[in-house]
Amino acid sequence: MEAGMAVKVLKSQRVVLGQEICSASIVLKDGKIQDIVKDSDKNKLHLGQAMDFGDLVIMPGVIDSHVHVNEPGRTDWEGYWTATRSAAAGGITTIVDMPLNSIPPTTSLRHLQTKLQAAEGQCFVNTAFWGGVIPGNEQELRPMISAGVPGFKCFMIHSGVDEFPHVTEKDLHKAMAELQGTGSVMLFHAELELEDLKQTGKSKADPCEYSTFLDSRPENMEVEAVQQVCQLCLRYQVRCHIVHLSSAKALSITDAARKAGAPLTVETTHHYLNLAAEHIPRSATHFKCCPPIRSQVNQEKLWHALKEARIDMVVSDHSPCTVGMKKLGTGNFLEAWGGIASLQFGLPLFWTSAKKRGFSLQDIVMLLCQKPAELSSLASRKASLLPGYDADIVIWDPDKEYEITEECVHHKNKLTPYLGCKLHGEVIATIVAGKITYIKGQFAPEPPGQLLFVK
Ligand SMILES: NC(=O)N[C@H]1NC(=O)NC1=O
Repeated sequence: MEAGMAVKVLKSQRVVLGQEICSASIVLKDGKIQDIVKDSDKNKLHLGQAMDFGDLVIMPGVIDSHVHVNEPGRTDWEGYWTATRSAAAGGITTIVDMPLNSIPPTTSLRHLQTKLQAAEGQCFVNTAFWGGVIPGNEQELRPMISAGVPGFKCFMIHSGVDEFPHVTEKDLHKAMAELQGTGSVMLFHAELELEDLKQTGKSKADPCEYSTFLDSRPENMEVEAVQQVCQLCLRYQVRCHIVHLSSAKALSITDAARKAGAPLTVETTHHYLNLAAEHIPRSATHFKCCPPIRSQVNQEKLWHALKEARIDMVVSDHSPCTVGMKKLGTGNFLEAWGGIASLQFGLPLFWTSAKKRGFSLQDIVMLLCQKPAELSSLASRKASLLPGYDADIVIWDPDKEYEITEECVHHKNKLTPYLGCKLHGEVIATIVAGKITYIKGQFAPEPPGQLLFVK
């Protein structure tokens, strides 16, 4: 079993097949799943030599639909080579790259082509690309859809980078009208600047305390933005998606909109489910992200909402930067880059916390694979172990405990709030398009990931 090898038959006693977990063999051919043969199948074919993984879990590879790769232009923050290696080491078989933080941002067909050139030949996992909506680029949206982007992200507040300006409600009306009837989806960074906060001006509170940053981005910023998104979604009947929901308070609004017929989905991230404001040390700016990590009480509400399917999926929002930009020297939360690096650790982070709350392996497949695949219009070929589907598979040990150390991090910049954490769930091997892209610390000599375009 070597990295780079094409796999013919895989077997284990714990294969996640829909709602069932059973002993089965998976036959792969030409990058696809050709057949699934359960051990209970009396008419078992002769399968030849299988790679036998004993009782390790075999399931569809994780799909992380919220990843900032930053190449070209800010490749020192993160690039395709390093991002997709860390994804492969984390059991992810497809990422969907966000349209901002790279220069250029993916806001036109020409810029998309630049991104594709940058990614070509560098991806250890499959990579699809979100487009971006910025003021005045409505005419670029349909050409980008024709080129295969699954949808578009916009910011309702400053994005953190000047070349990706945020939109106003007026811009959104134009973009939504353009997307009507296309089947495309609009992704919203849902925070709005509040008038009363603007008037209060700069706080005199200590910028090295996490609470100072948290107070600068209260829950109502999310609540008001989500309200606006829901109204647009209901009016235009264009698929809308709230990225990285942090405030559980906004869920009553999304619930009501969905009930009223809005084609709306909601994601949250591993950091909102695993980190809590009360435990963020003074000056620990590597915990800064937007919207902010909130209280423990809020976190439990997010877990409940996930259980009740009021939140549809969990993703990383991997948004790394150089170590210097995190301003660890001064520890000033207000000046540090907002964004958390965690791409590699989504699966074990989620499992470690989710299993304590009664989630199952089948729930993982739903929340980390199938729902993000649906969002990205990839579900007809990915995220299920079914004949005809792409052979994108993870083999992992949910019981193995290990500690995150700098040596095991494959992100370009190793700073992550999870250093030193003990997690359950070790990825043993990741298969992309039928080839082993990662196995036990080794990567394929040639990156097997494909650039993905949706029809
Ligand atoms: N520009 C950028 O990556 N922003 C991301 N960072 C973060 O913390 N939230 C985001 O949306």
